[in-house]
Amino acid sequence: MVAIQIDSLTRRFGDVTAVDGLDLEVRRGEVYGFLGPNGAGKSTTINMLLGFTPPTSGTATVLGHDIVDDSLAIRQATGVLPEDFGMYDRLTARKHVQFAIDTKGATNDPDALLERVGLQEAADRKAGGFSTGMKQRVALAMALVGEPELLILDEPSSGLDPNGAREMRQIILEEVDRGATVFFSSHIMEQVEAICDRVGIMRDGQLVAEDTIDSLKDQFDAESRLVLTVDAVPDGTLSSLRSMASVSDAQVSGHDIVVSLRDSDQKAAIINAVEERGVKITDITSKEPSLEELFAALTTSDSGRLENTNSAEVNA
Ligand SMILES: Nc1ncnc2c1ncn2[C@@H]1O[C@H](COP(=O)(O)OP(=O)(O)OP(=O)(O)O)[C@@H](O)[C@H]1O
Repeated sequence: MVAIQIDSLTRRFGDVTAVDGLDLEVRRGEVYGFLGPNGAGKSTTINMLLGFTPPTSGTATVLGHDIVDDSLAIRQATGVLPEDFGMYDRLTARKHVQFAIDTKGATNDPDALLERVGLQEAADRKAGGFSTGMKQRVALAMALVGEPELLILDEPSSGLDPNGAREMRQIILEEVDRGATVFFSSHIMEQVEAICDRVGIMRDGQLVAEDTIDSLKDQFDAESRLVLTVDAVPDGTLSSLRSMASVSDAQVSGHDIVVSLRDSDQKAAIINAVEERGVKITDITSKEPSLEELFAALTTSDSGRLENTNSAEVNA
């Protein structure tokens, strides 16, 4: 069952190709994280899906509706949190939500929705005085109206404080539990890692990677790291580690030897090799690469492989 089906979708703005022959499929019931650096084409894609921006070529359907011929039906069936959400300064938070309820012909209680997004106290205040995060919460309450089958959220956590971001995550998971599909763009990798079933990574209008986070890490030879805290590092230790086939790099950082592994099953052999040099190991930790590193590798390097270990981060 498919919630979003995108085929060869392209959008040009003059000389700029914002979205370039995109093929993508979002299954019903999944949380799909749509990632990419600034200008990669995420918002343009979302705007095309919602009928706000017509495609230059290609096709797409959302919940079975064509994005060009049937965009009204898409917006009716979808909960949308757009990137630039314009609010009416003189209307209260409750009036905004009531407006969304009336537009959709839904029967939600606006106060219950405002309570869900943590804005019950501000229900009667005019939106003109709201902070960015408060506006974002109103927009989310509006997106939740009518228990939509699909939520399309463009940067849902932008402007939210850490508590707000956690609450947003919680709400997304609750929505998925009731059967909704969630398609959202984000720059916050922790958030993505915590809730996404699959991610798609955009770069220059094209999808450069798509899979579960675990599979992406495997596919791109993501290295895991072994951190050995030691009493001292005798001469030659690093070069002997670097000569091992399973090791791609070894560095010293303070009292740590940080070993990047090509083969994460070889940790014991590395520990033995260090101990054989008479080194006393006082602590051992291992660290899998983060989505953040994977993202950086896919969107900044030419090779699409992970770059060197960041020893400062290992020590943190
Ligand atoms: N209305 C427009 N007119 C001209 N160029 C545009 C327009 N909208 C987007 N672009 C260009 O298309 C490219 C993709 O922009 P888009 O906003 O889709 O990226 P994004 O991935 O959403 O970025 P961000 O993470 O910064 O929101 C950029 O080069 C942008 O300047």
